[in-house]
Amino acid sequence: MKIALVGYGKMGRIIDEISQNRNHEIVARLKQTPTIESLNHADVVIEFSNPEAAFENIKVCLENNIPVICGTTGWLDKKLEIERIALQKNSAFLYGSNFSLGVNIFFALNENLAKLMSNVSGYSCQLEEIHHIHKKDAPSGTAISIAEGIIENSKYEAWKLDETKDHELGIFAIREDEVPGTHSVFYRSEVDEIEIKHTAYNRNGFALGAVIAAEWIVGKQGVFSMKDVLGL
Ligand SMILES: NC(=O)C1=CN([C@@H]2O[C@H](COP(=O)(O)OP(=O)(O)OC[C@H]3O[C@@H](n4cnc5c(N)ncnc54)[C@H](OP(=O)(O)O)[C@@H]3O)[C@@H](O)[C@H]2O)C=CC1
Ligand SMILES: O=C(O)C1=N[C@H](C(=O)O)C[C@H](O)C1
Repeated sequence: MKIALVGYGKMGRIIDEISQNRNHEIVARLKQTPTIESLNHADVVIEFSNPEAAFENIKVCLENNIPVICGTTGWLDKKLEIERIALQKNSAFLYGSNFSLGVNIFFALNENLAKLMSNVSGYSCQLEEIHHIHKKDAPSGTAISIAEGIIENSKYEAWKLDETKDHELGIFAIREDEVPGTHSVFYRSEVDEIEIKHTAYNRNGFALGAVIAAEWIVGKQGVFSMKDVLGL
């Protein structure tokens, strides 16, 4: 498969190595918005850039009918517009706030726990995410996905950074050293606490998941998520 990497930083470099180990050809390594020429006949684009660049990058690829796997976080206000373009152009788009297989299992676990906890009184929920000091967005895309999973399955109506009022789910975002990504969900009562936690030891799991998603999406049309790829 011919893969174009749009965004070639910490993630792009690891995806490059994993893709080659899986016998794919990297036909472009870009640090700016692509043109059809610079995409060099790619079968699929893997996009890990930054919140300001993602929308335009994805739009160019979809308009040229190249499927896109996007891992960039912090641009979700424009996601509906991208999904509309993907459908209109009969192209394919998949966004994942976190491509690690473990986190996608964690998402399902979190939704089930939220359902269970909504049947008992006396517990309140909070999220915490810890990332490296270079991260541009807060809260993390993963924390937003976790919060959405809780909101769909509980009394919480919205999420908010830091301190909250009733029916708001608090997310605490901590920036520390070179932490690759740690996410915890706490349910606390007067007498005890339940915690579920995912800790990424490095970025390899994110990168592998993105390559698996790219292998899966080629030849498909529509808007997808990692749930489709993993059959969850
Ligand atoms: N979904 C997931 O599983 C994961 C998502 N992420 C997300 O992925 C994104 C990238 O993370 P990471 O690789 O760590 O970040 P980096 O900052 O290391 O890399 C970003 C890259 O994008 C390049 N870039 C800048 N402007 C553009 C542009 N207009 N078009 C294309 N590329 C551009 C940068 O180039 P230059 O250096 O020249 O500025 C750099 O090479 C972030 O949003 C992060 O939150 C990260 C890990 C996992
Ligand atoms: O910026 C990062 O590094 C990460 N970003 C993603 C997010 O915002 O959730 C995924 C992962 O946690 C690493």
